[in-house]
Amino acid sequence: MSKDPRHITGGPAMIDALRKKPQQHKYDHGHALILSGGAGRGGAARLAARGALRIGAGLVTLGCPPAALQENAAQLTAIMLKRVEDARALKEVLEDTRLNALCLGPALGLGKDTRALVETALAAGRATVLDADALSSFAEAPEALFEMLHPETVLTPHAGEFARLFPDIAEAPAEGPALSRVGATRAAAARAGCIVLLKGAHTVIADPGGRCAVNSALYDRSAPWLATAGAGDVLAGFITGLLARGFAPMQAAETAAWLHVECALRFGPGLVAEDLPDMLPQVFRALEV
Ligand SMILES: NC(=O)C1=CN([C@@H]2O[C@H](COP(=O)(O)OP(=O)(O)OC[C@H]3O[C@@H](n4cnc5c(N)ncnc54)[C@H](O)[C@@H]3O)[C@@H](O)[C@H]2O)[C@@H](O)CC1
Ligand SMILES: Nc1ncnc2c1ncn2[C@@H]1O[C@H](COP(=O)(O)OP(=O)(O)O)[C@@H](O)[C@H]1O
Repeated sequence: MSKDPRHITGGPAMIDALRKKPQQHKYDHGHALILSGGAGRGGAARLAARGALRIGAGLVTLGCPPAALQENAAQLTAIMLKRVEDARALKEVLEDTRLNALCLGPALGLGKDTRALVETALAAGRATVLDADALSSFAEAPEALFEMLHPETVLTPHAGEFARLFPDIAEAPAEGPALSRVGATRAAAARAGCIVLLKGAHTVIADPGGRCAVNSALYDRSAPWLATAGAGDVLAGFITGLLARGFAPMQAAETAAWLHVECALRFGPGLVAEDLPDMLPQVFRALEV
């Protein structure tokens, strides 16, 4: 295991991986499914879905309970919509093997229904991002989640969610300096058996084998306007979109975290979450993606 984490700096390999090849069609870029909460709670999933589409997933579908279909239909155009009322319905939807990347958590709701959706999603073995309520729903029994996780999963907790899943690891380091966050994230990834991305001004990403990278939004990359509701939902969508495109989980998490800050820096003060996906075209143009 290497001791020092890498610092994510963008660079030619990352930019090259983001390019689309001229002969490819939309299914070559993958189909992401983002699950949404019920009526009046769809905003977070829509932010994630827009992030997934802007970062280049070929198709993005938002799955929601029947009561939320009308609201979401009124808000979505390029993003498709599917009725997914419970875990059984999700299992049926996932019979379409072209759905290759999943995102569960943003405003999905807390409790057993979300736990059942997570169980079904993980059993399907697709690349999966678990965020927000998909993490907090396991606060009472994180081991039940750890038993289901597979290496194609990316967990994206903020410090509060991290402490719910990994209370013993979080106790000292979560609020501490960057190096403590590195140790905590590495320990969490080893326990979870998948990628863990601990969000913050210093975002730390680790895999179970000890590989670790830090994406800094401090000093010359300071992006304090990212501390705004929904910014994390967009990040979850960015990662999901890259997973749909076939990026490996660690690569997807690192690339998404770096682009997330690039979008914030390019927008500047006044940023709200909706602005992040819509900055990607400018960021891509500047990088010559
Ligand atoms: N537009 C929308 O519809 C939005 C919906 N959201 C949803 O709202 C629900 C609640 O999410 P929250 O994250 O607000 O609430 P949570 O209740 O999950 O976590 C927030 C709590 O954790 C603590 N905490 C400790 N460290 C923290 C850190 N670094 N960052 C954030 N909180 C930290 C806070 O003090 C707070 O008490 C989720 O379902 C989420 O997906 C949010 O994502 C915001 C945007
Ligand atoms: N002070 C900060 N500087 C840079 N980035 C930040 C800062 N605060 C939060 N972020 C980033 O903003 C996002 C917030 O995500 P999260 O806490 O999940 O919010 P939400 O649930 O409202 O989407 C994360 O990507 C985090 O890294």
